[in-house]
Amino acid sequence: MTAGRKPLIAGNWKMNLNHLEAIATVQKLAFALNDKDFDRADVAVLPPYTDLRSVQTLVDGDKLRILYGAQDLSSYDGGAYTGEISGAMLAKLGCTFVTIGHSERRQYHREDDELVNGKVLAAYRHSLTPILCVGEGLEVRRSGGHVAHSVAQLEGALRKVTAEQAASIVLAYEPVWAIGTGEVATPADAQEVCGALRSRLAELYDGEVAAAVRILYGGSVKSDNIAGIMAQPDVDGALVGGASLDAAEFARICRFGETSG
Ligand SMILES: O=C(CO)COP(=O)(O)O
Repeated sequence: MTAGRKPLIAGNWKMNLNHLEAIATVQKLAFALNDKDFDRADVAVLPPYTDLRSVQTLVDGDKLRILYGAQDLSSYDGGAYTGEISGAMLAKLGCTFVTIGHSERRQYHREDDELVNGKVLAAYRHSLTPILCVGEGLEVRRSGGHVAHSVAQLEGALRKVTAEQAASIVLAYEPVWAIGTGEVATPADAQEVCGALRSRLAELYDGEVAAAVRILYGGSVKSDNIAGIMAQPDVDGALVGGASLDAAEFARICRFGETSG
């Protein structure tokens, strides 16, 4: 965490919680957090597509300070693409964010850097803020190639992205071996890669862009390990999977593990 960048804690629900459960979870989260918490950190949920309209209605109706977004989008803007969801549709639902290039999409849906790049450009066409995920698997980590791997994914995703666009992106470093495994990277592991991503942004664009971008860590984040992660200078928040499904636990994470807001 570094002064000047507002931390962001985002809950990636993955394929969990239907639209009724979504309403209950967001209501509980809103009840657990106060204005001080929202002044200190941005809080976002990333529900399945089918929940978004319900979340929008609740957030608008109750004027909640919770932000929300989708877990993916199409690289196309509309037309005969069965099963796809466009950036325009997400923008119409009031989404702030869209997750792009999550390792589960790369792994189970064979998304490569070119498609991820197309999705990043699609997000910007519709004024959505990408949460671009990068991170290495266990083999790459064991061979010491984690920094090069993550930086290469960053470069692949940012082709044709302007400096003005890049300044608003959110990056998430998620080492695949730490996702859903209970195996959390050490704060130093998180800082090493997040620092390298920021340095590369400075080379690709300039120091101003690099200083503006929020970089999150993701992988088995819980209320009892968030504080050490947030203490790192180049880590500006967390992308939380499993622990974001429990509103009380997620609220504790949004407070960086501290007991009062
Ligand atoms: O993939 C993640 C968030 O996008 C991390 O998931 P877990 O927090 O369940 O390890």
